[in-house]
Amino acid sequence: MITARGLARTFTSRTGPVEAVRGVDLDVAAGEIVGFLGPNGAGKTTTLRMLTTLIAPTAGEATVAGHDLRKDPVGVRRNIGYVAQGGMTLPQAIAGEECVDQARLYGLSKAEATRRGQDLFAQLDLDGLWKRQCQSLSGGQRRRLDIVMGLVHTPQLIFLDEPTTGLDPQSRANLWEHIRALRGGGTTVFLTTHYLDEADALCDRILVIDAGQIVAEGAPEELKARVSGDAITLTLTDPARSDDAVAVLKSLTGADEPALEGEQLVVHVPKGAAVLPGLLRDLDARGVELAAVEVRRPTLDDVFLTVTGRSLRDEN
Ligand SMILES: Nc1ncnc2c1ncn2[C@@H]1O[C@H](COP(=O)(O)OP(=O)(O)OP(=O)(O)O)[C@@H](O)[C@H]1O
Repeated sequence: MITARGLARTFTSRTGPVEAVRGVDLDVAAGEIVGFLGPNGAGKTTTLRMLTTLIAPTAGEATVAGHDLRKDPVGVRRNIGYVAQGGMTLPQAIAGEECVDQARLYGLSKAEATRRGQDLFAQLDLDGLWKRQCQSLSGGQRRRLDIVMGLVHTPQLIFLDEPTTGLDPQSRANLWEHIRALRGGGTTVFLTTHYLDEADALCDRILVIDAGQIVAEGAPEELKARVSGDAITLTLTDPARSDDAVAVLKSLTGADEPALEGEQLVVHVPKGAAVLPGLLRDLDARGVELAAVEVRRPTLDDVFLTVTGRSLRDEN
């Protein structure tokens, strides 16, 4: 559905050239939900704007939805949907009318546009809101209306730029269900996100972009498997006993060097849950008392930290 090679974009600014995207290769298969994850300014939106023909690449080639980005931008536009970060509905406009107008831009008759719009309203849980002013809709409803607008012409591929930014957790989870349902209906989804949990929960595959280049790629589980093991965190009742605790942690099979992080000791082992019972027994035998213990599976944030040396959360 998408193939891109060496896609790059340099902007000229008063302070000199800005290399926003520096040679990105992408392959997205039909029916996938692919997430583009990266900190602020990493180049996500610029890549999306190139793939949707809104700006021209300075270098590179791409085929999107079967059409060449440079030679046939109109072909690309007819076959994709794009939901921008800020949405595209006017506050005073009537929801249903916005939808019909959008569909008519793609050549649907008024009757077809209304039928398609009403089907999509039903699909995205917007029943009863056809005649409402856009500004009176909740954040989640408005975002779903944006997605309806991106789908009116039945594209094979839809681009969603930060679809859940600004939504409360419940509306985010609800939107995830709708995005999954799009894939169920055969639409390929390419989305950008800052949220690790979103990429993890939603995407079949994730591309991590940093400073204009893809730094990691794979299924969420594959990416997490690249990070060395589970983290065990111990909080001691008496911090003076940390030397004893470190000695026990070092004896765990496959453990890395235990680190003191604030009041807590952290060690990484291949299988945290499996070593925990023995660890607790050994600490007890040495008389080391624990206030708390936690075993944590690696997250995509750990992946980001491993590949870039920085935390995605710090960036945000
Ligand atoms: N029109 C422009 N002129 C100059 N620089 C630009 C322009 N558009 C984007 N940039 C710069 O290019 C870099 C990448 O921006 P981009 O918007 O693609 O990042 P992003 O990953 O989408 O960030 P965010 O998550 O904040 O939306 C940034 O340094 C940005 O300031």
